Amino acid sequence: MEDGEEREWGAKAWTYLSSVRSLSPLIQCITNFVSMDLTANTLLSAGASPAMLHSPNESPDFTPQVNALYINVGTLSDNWLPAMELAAQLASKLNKPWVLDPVAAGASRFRLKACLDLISLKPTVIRGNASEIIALAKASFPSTKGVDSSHDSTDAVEAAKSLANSSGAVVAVSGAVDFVTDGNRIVGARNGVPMMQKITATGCAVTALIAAFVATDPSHAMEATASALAVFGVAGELGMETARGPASLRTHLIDSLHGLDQTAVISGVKITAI
Ligand SMILES: Nc1ncnc2c1ncn2[C@@H]1O[C@H](COP(=O)(O)OP(=O)(O)O)[C@@H](O)[C@H]1O
Ligand SMILES: Cc1ncsc1CCOP(=O)(O)O
Ligand SMILES: [Mg+2]
Repeated sequence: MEDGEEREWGAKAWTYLSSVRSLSPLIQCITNFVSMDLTANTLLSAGASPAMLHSPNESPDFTPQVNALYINVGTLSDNWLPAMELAAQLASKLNKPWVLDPVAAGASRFRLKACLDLISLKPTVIRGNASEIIALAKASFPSTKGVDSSHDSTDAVEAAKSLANSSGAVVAVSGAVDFVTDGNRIVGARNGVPMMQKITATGCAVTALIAAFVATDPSHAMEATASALAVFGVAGELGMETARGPASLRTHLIDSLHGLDQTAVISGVKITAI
């Protein structure tokens, strides 16, 4: 049964990746300085079109043109927050999907409040590590070490469900198993390799990939989110076959994502209902 279910998800994930390649969705990324390069390269290697435009003077012209918006608070500062809020408001008003990465949500009061305020602007998807999702669900500070998780993803499943129910967003928790929930259903993706945690901004990059997948099918955000996480994980697994450490894995992961074929996706994706 599990094999059949995994293959069905594999076929779905392949359809999403193929759509990203053929439609090349334009993704506006308002993201942190650390992640900009890996995020743009991840989107390009998947077939999407990244644009790192964040000025509030540009969003009124630019956000209406994009297929999805990606907001990441990693290197948050006072003047970037209004730019994020404006773009999120525009996306919501225009019915465009937008995806939030709440980096280090529980590290400071400023950051926690910023994330909760952004969540009130109705993101389509929120993807964080376990500590971030727990911090948001409990609205508690201090609750994380920094940008890295001090919890396993399994510790955050109930928090993810609760956040999905309170926000209306699809919520994804990454880790050894990536969990995705709409508050009702839960699926788990068992792809990826532990070394992905040793490359900065892999979480940021996969959240951008989620935005690209969701852009191709906004009414099925949960399926698109699980597929993006699994496809990124499969690229990591293939990249690890020839990598010698985090630096070469970074390169090989991007190459693998670019080269993924139907067989690799259908046989590699390991998504099941929980
Ligand atoms: N132990 C692990 N095994 C396999 N893949 C992992 C593991 N930990 C994280 N990943 C993968 O690494 C990527 C980044 O996840 P994570 O490290 O949880 O996010 P963040 O960088 O935001 O803390 C995701 O694609 C996730 O699936
Ligand atoms: C190290 C760091 N500091 C602020 S943002 C950032 C990158 C975090 O990336 P990720 O959440 O994907 O590990
Ligand atoms: Mg992160």
